[in-house]
Amino acid sequence: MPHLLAADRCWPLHDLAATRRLEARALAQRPDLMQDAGLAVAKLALALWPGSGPVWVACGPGNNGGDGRVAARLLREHGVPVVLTPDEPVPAERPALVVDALLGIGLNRAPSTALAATMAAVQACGAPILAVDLPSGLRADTGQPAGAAAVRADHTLTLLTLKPGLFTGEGRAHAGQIWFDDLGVAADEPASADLLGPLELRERRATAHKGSHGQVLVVGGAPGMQGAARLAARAALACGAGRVYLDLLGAPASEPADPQRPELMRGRLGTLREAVGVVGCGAGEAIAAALPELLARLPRLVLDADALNAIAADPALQALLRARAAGTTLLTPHPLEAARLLGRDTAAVQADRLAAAAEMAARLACTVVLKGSGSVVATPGQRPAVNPSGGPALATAGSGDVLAGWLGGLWAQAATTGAHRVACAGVFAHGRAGKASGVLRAADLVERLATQA
Ligand SMILES: NC(=O)C1=CN([C@@H]2O[C@H](COP(=O)(O)OP(=O)(O)OC[C@H]3O[C@@H](n4cnc5c(N)ncnc54)[C@H](O)[C@@H]3O)[C@@H](O)[C@H]2O)[C@@H](O)CC1
Ligand SMILES: Nc1ncnc2c1ncn2[C@@H]1O[C@H](COP(=O)(O)OP(=O)(O)O)[C@@H](O)[C@H]1O
Repeated sequence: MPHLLAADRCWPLHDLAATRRLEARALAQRPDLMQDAGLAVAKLALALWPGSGPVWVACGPGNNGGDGRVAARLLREHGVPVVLTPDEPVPAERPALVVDALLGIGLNRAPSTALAATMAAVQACGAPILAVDLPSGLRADTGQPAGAAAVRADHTLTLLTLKPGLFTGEGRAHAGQIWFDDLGVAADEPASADLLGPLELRERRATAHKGSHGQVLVVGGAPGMQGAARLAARAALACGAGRVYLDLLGAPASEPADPQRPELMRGRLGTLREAVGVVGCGAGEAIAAALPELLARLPRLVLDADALNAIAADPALQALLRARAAGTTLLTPHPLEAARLLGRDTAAVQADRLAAAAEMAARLACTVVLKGSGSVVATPGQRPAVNPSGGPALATAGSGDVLAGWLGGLWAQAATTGAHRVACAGVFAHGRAGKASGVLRAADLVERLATQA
């Protein structure tokens, strides 16, 4: 039975190759699997149908179209008026609902002219769109359109497996609400990635004192950009770190860490050898000179923004990064910073976000959070993760600084936890707190994180 994907747990994601293996095994035992797929589509279409007006079922040449044909037959048997293309002409009037069954996981090139024209008609007809398995034209593994455009659906009913491309890149903007039906087939195939859910790493015992909750040292905030470092420090504090220190680059010692947050202290690496470093937020070029010592001395590091730019520009810093112990370094690049780290352009990073994150993680021997819609967490030797929480309210200056600080605060309290797990927990919580309509100012995001926690 189709169900709306619940956000309160993790889900396994299966890429195209894994889905094809699962499908082949399932088909060997249940040759009529398409009947069940079509039934699932018909049930959801019926639930979404407003009760009058025709349903346009737009079918393609393969099994995705086959699902559509089964659904069309079942809907008709239920008394729902159906227009089925390409057997019948495209409806002249606006339908009540469109079922997009043009292309699913069989997409292997840019849509042909004829299919692209039907996709455009589906998009333009003005009715709500229910996509079968995947919005037509979207690549299952990357969430990128294979051609000039992919269908932007209001609902997607994904069958058998959850595909990574529904959750990252352009996928979230194209899939709409995601429904899932495994068609009763056990997912006896290793997941290719995890879809993140809530994960709590903190514990406040009755006997807790500030010393039991670790220390964070935020290094950044060059003149004119101190807000970035302060946001990171506030986030670490909101997360519950026992003590949070700020090394404001170039600021006189008399300058308060944060006049609005008296809990924050000025501090420097010299005395804080056990702290989790959150390095780079608003740091400017000055961070390049400070990085060798920070990389050599701090046991756990979250590197963001200008620290990443400095590392991208300097092979010696890259070597220092690779020399750190496994599981102790976490990088949080947005796509442009990732492009600099990889020596390519942003479009190339976005074209396959899972692959780009994995490549950065492997090259630099770190955990990488590739930020953006559907942030990807990658670590050498571990299964990648994709984050479904968050949304465009986070697309505002400072929300990444808050993430870096939150990750540092979390890690300070989970000292024996590896970078990958910390990243998974922190990225999900950050996105969950950032779910809002409109824009969420970064300082308000910190407050939301504090109260949600
Ligand atoms: N794997 C699953 O989850 C299941 C598969 N089923 C359905 O079957 C679909 C996969 O079926 P298929 O492998 O037949 O794949 P599709 O139906 O997605 O597409 C394959 C067909 O489209 C053509 N094609 C591919 N790219 C094209 C392009 N860019 N322009 C024009 N034509 C193009 C191919 O030549 C082929 O004829 C799934 O997406 C799902 O809807 C269900 O029936 C059962 C479960
Ligand atoms: N459309 C979106 N959907 C989901 N998350 C988003 C979206 N836009 C931005 N974010 C998140 O907001 C944060 C922005 O970080 P970043 O680009 O580094 O901003 P800044 O450097 O200004 O703080 C990241 O965690 C990113 O994943």
